[in-house]
Amino acid sequence: MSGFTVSSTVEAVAIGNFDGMHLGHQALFEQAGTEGGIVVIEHYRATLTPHIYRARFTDLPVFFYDFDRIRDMSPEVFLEKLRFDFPSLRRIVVGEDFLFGAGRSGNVAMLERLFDGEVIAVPEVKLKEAPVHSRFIRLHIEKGEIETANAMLGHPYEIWGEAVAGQGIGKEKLVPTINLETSRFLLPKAGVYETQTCIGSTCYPSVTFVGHRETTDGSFALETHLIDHEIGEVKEKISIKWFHRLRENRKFDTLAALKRQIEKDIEAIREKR
Ligand SMILES: Cc1cc2nc3c(=O)[nH]c(=O)nc-3n(C[C@H](O)[C@H](O)[C@H](O)COP(=O)(O)O)c2cc1C
Ligand SMILES: Nc1ncnc2c1ncn2[C@@H]1O[C@H](COP(=O)(O)OP(=O)(O)O)[C@@H](O)[C@H]1O
Repeated sequence: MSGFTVSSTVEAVAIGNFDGMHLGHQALFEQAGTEGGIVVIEHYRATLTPHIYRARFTDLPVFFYDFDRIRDMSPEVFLEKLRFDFPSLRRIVVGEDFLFGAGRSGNVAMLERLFDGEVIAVPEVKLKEAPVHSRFIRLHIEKGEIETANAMLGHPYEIWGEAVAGQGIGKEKLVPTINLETSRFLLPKAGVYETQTCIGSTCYPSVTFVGHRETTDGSFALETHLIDHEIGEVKEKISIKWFHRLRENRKFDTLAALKRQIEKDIEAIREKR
């Protein structure tokens, strides 16, 4: 993004890494308004909403600044870049703790000094007493605490992946599953979860297993079974929305015992509907 105006119409930008597009981030987007845009400082380390997946959680246009290209800019030079990229810019929205420029040398006070438009510094958004930040949401997901993660996100945690071939045991001896391959998305703690699986624009209730298949080949798998719904081979990208951790991953003595447990997992989800 250099040499050309990025957007001549955007009047306000919210700036940050925005992994998760959580409640705190949404508070900034609201202040950016309908003529606003989102400037993502892209480190390529986001695992909740990697790269373009951020765009799924906002109606505002999302622009990317590659962190490596801006990391050495002083606060003054960074402001010049914003001015150049967004010539109609009148408002900048950040969180109170926002730091920017080489060595994180700029803060909100400096931003207010350097920018001739309006600066909105949004106070830290909390959920009850807990500050909402990407790193805390990641920790909840890693612990399987999906309800808390979802409450902080303001939407269900969702990952995208490609359907791949499984061992072929599921359909014969257990229940049919779609095996998923994902990269870059953080996976919840191993176990069995109440989920929704979205194929195209339709979402189905589902039960999802993530972890090592201790009972069969021991290999790592992410597989989902659509509840009360039959589907042929899936070729497109699919997504999984996570809601609740039902139980631990376990090693069963027989496939029949695993099947009985999977039927109980499914029943537990059906009862909630
Ligand atoms: C709802 C559900 C729960 C599962 N729970 C376990 C489990 O606790 N332990 C385990 O070893 N495998 C578990 N699995 C994975 C099965 O071992 C796996 O579906 C089976 O190996 C078939 O794999 P395939 O689809 O690649 O053929 C579960 C699968 C599903 C769909
Ligand atoms: N809970 C929050 N409340 C208000 N602003 C926030 C909150 N979390 C992040 N921000 C702001 O959103 C922008 C993006 O922050 P970022 O560092 O990507 O989020 P996080 O702190 O969750 O990792 C920054 O301007 C930051 O100050």
